Amino acid sequence: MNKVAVILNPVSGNGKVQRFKDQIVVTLRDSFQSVTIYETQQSGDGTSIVERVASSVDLIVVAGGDGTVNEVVNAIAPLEERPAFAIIPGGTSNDFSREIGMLQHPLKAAEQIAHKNSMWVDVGKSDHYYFLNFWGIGLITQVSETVDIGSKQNIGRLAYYLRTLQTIGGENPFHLKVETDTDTWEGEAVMLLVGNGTYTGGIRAFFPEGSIKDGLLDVLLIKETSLQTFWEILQSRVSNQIQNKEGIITFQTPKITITADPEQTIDCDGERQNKTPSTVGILPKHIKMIVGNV
Ligand SMILES: Nc1ncnc2c1ncn2[C@@H]1O[C@H](COP(=O)(O)OP(=O)(O)OP(=O)(O)O)[C@@H](O)[C@H]1O
Repeated sequence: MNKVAVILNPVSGNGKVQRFKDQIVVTLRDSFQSVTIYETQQSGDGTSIVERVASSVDLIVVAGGDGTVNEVVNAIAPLEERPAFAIIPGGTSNDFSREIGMLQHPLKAAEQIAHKNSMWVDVGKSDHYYFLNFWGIGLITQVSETVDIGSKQNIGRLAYYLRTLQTIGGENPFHLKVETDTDTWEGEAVMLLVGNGTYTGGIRAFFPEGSIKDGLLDVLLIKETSLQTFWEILQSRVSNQIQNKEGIITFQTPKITITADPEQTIDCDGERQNKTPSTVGILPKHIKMIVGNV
């Protein structure tokens, strides 16, 4: 692994990684023969940079937040020949970087990347869209729609959950049908989350036992929401015991087909891309990632 392209979003996390740009390059050059840095100017640049450089580099590093990671993964995942991928966390939640054990200080993460420890990880796929952390409909989309920029920057990942708690009571139940190769469930629901990684919005709340290398999706279906139920889910990261809670169904599957009435907006890793119906699957060990302490 010798040639590296760093895709840096200068505005992620209020310019968090931008401040360390020169030191990141110095750190990586100690370990890799060639390191080129590409700064994004606007949404979509991450995709076009990958299209330009993917065939000529061994490793693509995103220095930025979850939005930039998501864009770049969507450009790398469909390729036949995929370069390895790494993350220097620079946003608010930095979900997948936590999943793969990256330290949250940009320079410390660059030092971890210089060690070149790698692991093949699963990637989720919803129709033609790829995700690393989660796919969700219902309450989760109301949450990310209502997290305003101010509170996101001030209190970061906690904003996600505080807003969730505030949203409870205003949820809109919908008719949901989920089908796997072996089972079908149909009924009224307020949220369906399908996880690959275990982090959502910066904390390990919903899928404490998930794995990014088991070739399976973790499904969490909430039939009804009450403050109590939701609090228990957030607590589940301590107890690991959500399976038997009333109003909640959890299971693992490699593939799930989802239909909702009325149709629901889909949130993939914090980005709203499509509406239901949707088929969600897992691509086992699809991307080679440079990891930290896993
Ligand atoms: N130079 C730029 N100026 C303005 N916006 C940019 C620029 N480069 C990229 N963008 C856009 O900035 C958006 C936010 O990026 P990103 O998610 O990395 O940071 P963040 O919002 O601070 O992090 P998080 O998603 O973890 O909260 C992305 O949608 C991206 O397309």
